[in-house]
Amino acid sequence: MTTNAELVIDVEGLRRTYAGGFEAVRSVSFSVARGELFALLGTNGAGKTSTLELLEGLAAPSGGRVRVLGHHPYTERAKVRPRVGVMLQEGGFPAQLTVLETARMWAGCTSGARPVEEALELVGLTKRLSVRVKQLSGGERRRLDLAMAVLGRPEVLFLDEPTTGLDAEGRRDTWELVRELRDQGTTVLLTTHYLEEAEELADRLAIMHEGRIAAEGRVDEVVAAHPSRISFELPEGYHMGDLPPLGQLGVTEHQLTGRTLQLSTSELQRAATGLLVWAEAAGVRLHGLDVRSASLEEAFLHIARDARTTTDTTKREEVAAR
Ligand SMILES: Nc1ncnc2c1ncn2[C@@H]1O[C@H](COP(=O)(O)OP(=O)(O)OP(=O)(O)O)[C@@H](O)[C@H]1O
Repeated sequence: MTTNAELVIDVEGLRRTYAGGFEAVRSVSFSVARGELFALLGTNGAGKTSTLELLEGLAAPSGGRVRVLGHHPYTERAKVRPRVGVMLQEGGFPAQLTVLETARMWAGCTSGARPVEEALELVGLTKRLSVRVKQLSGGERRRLDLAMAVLGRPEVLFLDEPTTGLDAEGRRDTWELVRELRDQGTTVLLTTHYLEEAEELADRLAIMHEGRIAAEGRVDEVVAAHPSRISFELPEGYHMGDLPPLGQLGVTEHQLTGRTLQLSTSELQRAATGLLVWAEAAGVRLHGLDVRSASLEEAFLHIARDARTTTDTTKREEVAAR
């Protein structure tokens, strides 16, 4: 993102507390420039939808600053709404209407709508025009939701789990459409559970956990911040001190749990080679040997694990303080 690019989405210290006091969004900050595709990832209940709803103007934040296209999406909804397309997790269209009737009804409330046939063609629903919504498959409903989100040629597109329920082909088709829209200048913010989806589409992403952003940046930046891992069982009769000096192998952290040793390194080849050469020379087998290069999945799991440990520690400290 260039620093002087127009920030279409700008969020600073955003908070959302539900009735009953639960804080689902805890001081979240990020921004998305015009034409960027930003993915919000996270574990179940991380706060992705709660954040998205604040950007869509469906609820007022409990704290912090939120701007979409330079306006407050809740208090200035009338200025923002005509310029954004929204795909909720559940479209909620009337079950009795056909695909074409739904599209026409939606077009009637959308300013500057593209022809409904064009929108339905974009998502591959042309052959299903006279089918009632209740008879559509889950994947077809997601396609209809997407068609309605892009109907008004929005400048900003909010997509909440756009490919959940789609088969592999449907997912690829959706990716292609979203990419085309982005290439035409649409700013896109999507939430997803699929790391592959974020890797395929996102210019930048944020990983949320328990209401906070735990990592943010381009995919390569997020991955680089989390090391590769090697784990194996210490051979029978061997101790840590029998291994070659781990620092010299480029190992930055190690953890011994029972007999299982886990090493972290940003120099995977050097560490793995050093270890295997040592094992060969010592004539030992490294049972359970597992080598994982840094990836978005590793980064994601690492964040979820780390955050869990921190939460557990905090809970223990709270209990101890009582
Ligand atoms: N209306 C509500 N009242 C109280 N708590 C809520 C409400 N809606 C959501 N929550 C809670 O807020 C937290 C965040 O939920 P949210 O739906 O934003 O997460 P998410 O990251 O979108 O999850 P998922 O990936 O499972 O869809 C969860 O703990 C959820 O139970």
